[in-house]
This record gives sequence, structure tokens and C-alpha cells, in this order.
Amino acid sequence: MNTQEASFRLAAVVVAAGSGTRMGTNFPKQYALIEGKTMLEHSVSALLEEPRIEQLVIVISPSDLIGQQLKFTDPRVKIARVGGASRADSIRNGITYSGLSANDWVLTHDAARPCVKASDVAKLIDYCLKTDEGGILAVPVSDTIKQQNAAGKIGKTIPRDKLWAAQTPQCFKVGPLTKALSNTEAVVTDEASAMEASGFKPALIEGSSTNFKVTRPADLALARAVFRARAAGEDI
Ligand SMILES: Nc1ccn([C@@H]2O[C@H](COP(=O)(O)OP(=O)(O)OP(=O)(O)O)[C@@H](O)[C@H]2O)c(=O)n1
Ligand SMILES: C[C@](O)(CO)[C@H](O)COP(=O)(O)O
Repeated sequence: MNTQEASFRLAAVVVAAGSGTRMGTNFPKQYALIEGKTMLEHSVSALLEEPRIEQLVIVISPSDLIGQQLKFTDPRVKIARVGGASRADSIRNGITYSGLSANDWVLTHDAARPCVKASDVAKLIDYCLKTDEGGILAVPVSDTIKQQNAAGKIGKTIPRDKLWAAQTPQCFKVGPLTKALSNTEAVVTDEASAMEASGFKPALIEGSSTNFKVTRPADLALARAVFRARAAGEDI
């Protein structure tokens, strides 16, 4: 669909205001380099491949001196120093900064998922705009899942056939998402959880296992390996 002809806009909000404590670096992990570019720049580049995204807001912390100096040549990119105390706050502030209206669509993405594939982003947007339903990229869980009991041992094994690991981007209509994010009292770690708490049933769009969240040093090493493999021609 050509968003020029449609009665809505689609913008992306990339949250990059976390501190990356688990990475253990002395700077926020979104600025760690992968093949000469920061993790944040890789995440942004993948989203900018999508022509339907009219605006891309990068949310950084107000005290972040590195992020405000980054230069993006694509005029769709805006850097917003409006990061909040939690990821959900950063998302809320980014949506407000974007100036989107209730009928517009927003794609929310973690700067910490630099390996996201443009083809998966397109698949998610295609689905949401075609069906007028919100949804998220996710992958079916492939490990056997154990639930810990009060003694810290295995309490039970959870059947995994209907379990998915949530990723980003997540794509929702702005009106319902804004309402869901302001209504929910529980701590939500993703936008879909807020929508679920408001009674919506977001769609699960199968993405790629390479779109993992870079959280710990081993994840960064894996992300670097993914980019090296892609440079060598592997479609992963
Ligand atoms: N207050 C916050 C917290 C997180 N994020 C962003 O949300 C994404 C996912 O968060 P995660 O990487 O798990 O959190 P960090 O705070 O960066 O890491 P840690 O929990 O290890 O400190 C990241 O792109 C992070 O920059 C954010 O914008 N604002
Ligand atoms: C949004 C997310 O990346 C989906 O897996 C995840 O929920 C973020 O969790 P965090 O603990 O706030 O980083």
C-alpha cells in the first residue's frame, strides 16, 4: 500500500535509552560496534529499508552525549532526547514526540535488536496494514521449557507447542496502543502485553531467530557473527 494515498501514516520508534547493565560495558550497549557501525545504526538501517516508514524517531536518554552526536543522512530520522525510566516510558515518550494521530500506525523497535531483517519488517507491516490488526514479530520456542518451583528445582515442564518468544518490531495502531500503555497498571515489557491487558489479541508473525536481543557479551559476539555471515552471502 502506498501510504501517500492512504489516510494514515506509519512511523517507527526505536528505543535506545537503556543503560545496558547486563552487557557490563562502561557505555550504553547500543553504541557497541558491529562491523564498524553501532548496534543502534544497524537497527535503524534495517527499518529505513522499508519505504512505507515515513518517520523514524530514535529515543535516547536526555543525558546521552553519544547519541545526540550521531548523524543520519536519511531525512526521516529524528533523534528525541526523551528516554524514560523504563522501556515502556521511552516508548510512550517516543510516540508522543512523533506527533502521530490515533489512526496512524507505529512500529516500535529495540535498538538492541540490530540483526532484524528488512524482509521480516515488511512481512509484519504487510500483515498489519492488510488486516487492520496489530501484531509482533516472534519465533516459536525451540527449547524444552521448565517452570521453577519454590525450592528452585524443576516444578514442571511446560508444553512448548504454543509458546513463542516475542521480538520487535511490534506494530500497532497509535490510538489503541496509547490508550493501552496509559491504562495498564502492571509493568509491561512489550507493547503487545499492554494491548493484551486491554483485551486485544495481537497477531504473531513468524520472524527469524537471528533477531535476538543483544543483552549480554555473548549476544554481541553472536550479532557480530551474524553480520560477518551475511557479508559472506549467507541468508540468515
Ligand atoms: N529506560 C529504558 C530501558 C530500555 N530501553 C531500550 O529498550 C530496549 C530493550 O531493553 P534492554 O536491552 O533489555 O534494556 P537495557 O536497559 O538496555 O539493558 P539492561 O536491562 O541490561 O540494563 C533497548 O533498546 C533499550 O535501549 C529504553 O529505551 N529505555
Ligand atoms: C520488547 C522485548 O524485546 C520483546 O522481547 C522485550 O520484552 C524487552 O524486555 P526488556 O526486559 O524490557 O528488555
